[in-house]
Amino acid sequence: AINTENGYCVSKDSCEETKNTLSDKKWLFYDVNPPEGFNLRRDVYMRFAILLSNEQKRGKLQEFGLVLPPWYKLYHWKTTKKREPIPWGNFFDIESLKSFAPVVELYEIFEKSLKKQLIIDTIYVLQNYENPFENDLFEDKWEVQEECPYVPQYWGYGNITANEIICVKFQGKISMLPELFQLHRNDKFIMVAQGEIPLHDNYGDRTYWKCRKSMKFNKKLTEIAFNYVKEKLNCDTELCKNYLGVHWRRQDFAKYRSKDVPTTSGTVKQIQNIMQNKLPHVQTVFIATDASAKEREILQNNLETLGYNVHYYVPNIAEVTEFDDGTIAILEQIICSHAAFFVGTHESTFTFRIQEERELLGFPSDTTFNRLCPDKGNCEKPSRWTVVN
Ligand SMILES: C[C@@H]1O[C@H](OP(=O)(O)OP(=O)(O)OC[C@H]2O[C@@H](n3cnc4c(=O)[nH]c(N)nc43)[C@H](O)[C@@H]2O)[C@@H](O)[C@H](O)[C@@H]1O
Repeated sequence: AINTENGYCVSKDSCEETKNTLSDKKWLFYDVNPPEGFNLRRDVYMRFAILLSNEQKRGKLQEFGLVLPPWYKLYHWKTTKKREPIPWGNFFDIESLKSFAPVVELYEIFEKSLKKQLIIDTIYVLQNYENPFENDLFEDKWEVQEECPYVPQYWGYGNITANEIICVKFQGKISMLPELFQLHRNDKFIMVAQGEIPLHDNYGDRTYWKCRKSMKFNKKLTEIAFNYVKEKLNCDTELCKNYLGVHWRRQDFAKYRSKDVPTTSGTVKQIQNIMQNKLPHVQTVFIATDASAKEREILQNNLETLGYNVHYYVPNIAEVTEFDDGTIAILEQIICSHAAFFVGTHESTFTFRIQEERELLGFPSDTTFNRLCPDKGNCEKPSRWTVVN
């Protein structure tokens, strides 16, 4: 059984291994529209993981594994020096992900097959319908398109190609995707591009939370964040009582969503208000933010003048070279997750993921579903997506 010709294995042992791990397997790849950020991508992962887990429970798509799309040139990660594809293991606990769905890192596919080239059988490129409410009705539907001007990026890998690319207008639940796969039943390597288009079947149900719970950050990041909480914020438990956590989203939100987010002086007033009313015995504020250095300084000076201790996560010299933008953002999220009270930014997925984490930790929902309001105008309360066990 030694077969080097097809490149799958070079020794008896690895042939055996291949038989077990690869030859009977089929792989589902997916990709997301390039401008989407890290935290929306985490939600897209959940849709695919839940799809596969649900189908397999029903005896369908049994041979399939889900390939984790590497993090490559994310739009918001401007100072990330390493422009190579980053595997999921750098951020997440892979064993924990595997406890929910049969996932594999892309590099493992190459290791397992011992192939230098990977040919995807079919890429289904999803596209939105121009009018989602045709005939005044939002219907679940899909339709193959004749033209398909799509150029795949393959997460920066130069050695992946595809046999066929099919564009499909798609609208509705992700559980409809396997209908597309019936177009080529014998494919072993299938990819879905623009994977953010299909929606959750049941957002916020028990399965959603089970999957969300399995999306743990890796031990290293959890430890670094926890040491910070202990040393800088003086808290030694998961549910801290002694600091406020703020997610102050700026950049594109400050520019294009001024109706939804406060100015810097508005932010100062609201933080003061929360401290006085919700945490009267607390002096410490931790702020997660993508604000410029100038904005951070102004906010900090103003809050310090009012007598508060203000903390941002400032990486030390060793960390500056080692950590990419994604790592620092995750550390800030973990720190906000443990705060006595949390206030976030309207409709930011970065904020949503912190809220979910706090639900899983068991904080009362009142301390979690809070937002910074615009200086003037409407300030609707955030939706409460509470944990379902
Ligand atoms: C309007 C949309 O907003 C969506 O952003 P939104 O949901 O906030 O959240 P994300 O999808 O994560 O994208 C925002 C990215 O900006 C950085 N960022 C945001 N807030 C912080 C913070 O507090 N600390 C640090 N260190 N980094 C932060 C981080 O890299 C994060 O992944 C975008 O995904 C879409 O592309 C689009 O721009």
